[in-house]
Amino acid sequence: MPSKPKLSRVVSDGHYADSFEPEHEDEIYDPVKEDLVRRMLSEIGEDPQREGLRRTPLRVAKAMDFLTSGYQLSAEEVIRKAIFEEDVKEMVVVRDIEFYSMCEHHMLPFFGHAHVGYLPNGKVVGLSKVARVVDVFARRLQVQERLTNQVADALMQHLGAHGVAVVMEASHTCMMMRGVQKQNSTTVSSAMRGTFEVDQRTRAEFMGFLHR
Ligand SMILES: Nc1nc2c(ncn2[C@@H]2O[C@H](COP(=O)(O)OP(=O)(O)OP(=O)(O)O)[C@@H](O)[C@H]2O)c(=O)[nH]1
Repeated sequence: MPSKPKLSRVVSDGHYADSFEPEHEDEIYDPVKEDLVRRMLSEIGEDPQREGLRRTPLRVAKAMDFLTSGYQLSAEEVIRKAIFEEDVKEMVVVRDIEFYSMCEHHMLPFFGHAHVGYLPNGKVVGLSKVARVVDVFARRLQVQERLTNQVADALMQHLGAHGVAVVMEASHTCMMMRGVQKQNSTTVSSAMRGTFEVDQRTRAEFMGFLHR
């Protein structure tokens, strides 16, 4: 039985690539996860052996590994790879970073946009790394508020900024597809650190960048 590729094969340099492709129809990716999915399919009254579902356990196992790949990644590693000394004193804002995460209560997706600002302290970070840090924490089982805090804390700690601000706006499918079934409500969460926390004008300037 072919063994599952080690995560080190697909996680490198703090980045995750969904690179595993089975070489033939019957290849097994992760026997434990695939068996769990097969049992779930049976429990909901499906036939895991029917044509359309035969490879579903493998696909779900791969999808779950990707959607939770943030556990294998380190925000510190992502940030440290691309810090540049720059004499920049003004606020840097990366806005509208789309993200997908999964709520830890129902394991259903929530998704939306993150807006991240920081006040540099002699160093700037590669812009793509800000978006990667969002993914490091989004690709885990989460609650939106913790996700927002984790992004802010990681940037504050590893970038050594004067301050960091994170605002996230998301739709929760656990509130849309089931339960209370509200299709149009969105949740906004924020985390303010350093200057953004203590200086109302800095916070207002950041919020101003979010309104177009
Ligand atoms: N604060 C917060 N709550 C969340 C998040 N994602 C899901 N939830 C909520 O977690 C709560 C779990 O409540 P429970 O009563 O234990 O679960 P439930 O019976 O499935 O609740 P309903 O969704 O109201 O049907 C629900 O109110 C969800 O809306 C999140 O990111 N942040």
